[in-house]
Amino acid sequence: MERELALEIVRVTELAALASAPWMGRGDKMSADGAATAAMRAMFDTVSIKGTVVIGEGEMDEAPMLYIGEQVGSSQGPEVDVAVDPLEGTEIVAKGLNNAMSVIAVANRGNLLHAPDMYMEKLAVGPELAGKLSLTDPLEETLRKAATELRKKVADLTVMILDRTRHESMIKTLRKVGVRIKFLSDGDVAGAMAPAFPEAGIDLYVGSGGAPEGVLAAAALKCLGGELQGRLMPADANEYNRCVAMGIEDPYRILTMEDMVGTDDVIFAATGVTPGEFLGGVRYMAGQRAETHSIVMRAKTRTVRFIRSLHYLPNKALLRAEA
Ligand SMILES: O=P(O)(O)OC[C@H]1O[C@](O)(COP(=O)(O)O)[C@@H](O)[C@@H]1O
Repeated sequence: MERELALEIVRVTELAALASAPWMGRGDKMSADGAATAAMRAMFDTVSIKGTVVIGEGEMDEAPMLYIGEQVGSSQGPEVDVAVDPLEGTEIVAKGLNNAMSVIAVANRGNLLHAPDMYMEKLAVGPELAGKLSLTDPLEETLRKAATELRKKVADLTVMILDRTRHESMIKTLRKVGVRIKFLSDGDVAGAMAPAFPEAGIDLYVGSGGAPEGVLAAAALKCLGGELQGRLMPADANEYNRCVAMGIEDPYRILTMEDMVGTDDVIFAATGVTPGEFLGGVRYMAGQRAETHSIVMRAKTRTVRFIRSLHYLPNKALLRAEA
């Protein structure tokens, strides 16, 4: 993929973030998501790719736009897999909380795992711990190893986890071992990426979240030199068979970075909708301007760009795309 594509992709996440931001705190996650999806879909038409959505808003019969298998892009340019989450953290926006983003990963065709819509157990770390830990180890041991590698006391580790009742036993363990815990209300793409940003002050991300979000976070961590290990959690025989039908022969095996993102030719872009661990949210300024904060990066070069943009809203015709 040409490197210029990275800037085209960040335009798409910017527009989706701008479209969903007006819904902050209005208690309507469907409208926030619909606005982001319509804007993202419209903007994709201007991007020079022959894209196939492999992670999207759902199956063809459930989602009118950005469904799995949908073709996106101007039909000129490289054949690529596209993973999207137009609004990662719908509930966050509805409640006006932190860490909602608009997210896209693009890789050469056939290189992104087609993750089924189910939970995935995750262990995500930044560059210092990449290759040093294993999801197969008991959590206590993982924490001890992490502390040793980081030359910290266990009590000085900060671990991020989604605040969910299904994590009760993990939270008990974290408290028993004595680490600091930062709870996420939602938005575990940002959560899993956080350990790769020293300013976020997070050493590890643990716990289960969506499998599609796991692949998006793996794409980001590939660009950041971090690591995510995942294990699908099929809830019943149907979900198990679904994994197999999607080409994952042993649904319980550990998924490595390579399994989820099989190439260095991957671009990741995200724009903050509400403020988060490493990105600011959309801010409205005087003079009908809005400010966005984005990150865009390529695994090939591992260049990480933070882009602050000032948009003049009356000129954003695609913002008014129909949901
Ligand atoms: O809310 P659950 O069922 O624990 O699911 C966790 C998943 O939901 C999210 O918090 C938010 O997902 P949505 O944007 O689809 O609402 C994800 O980041 C996370 O992977």
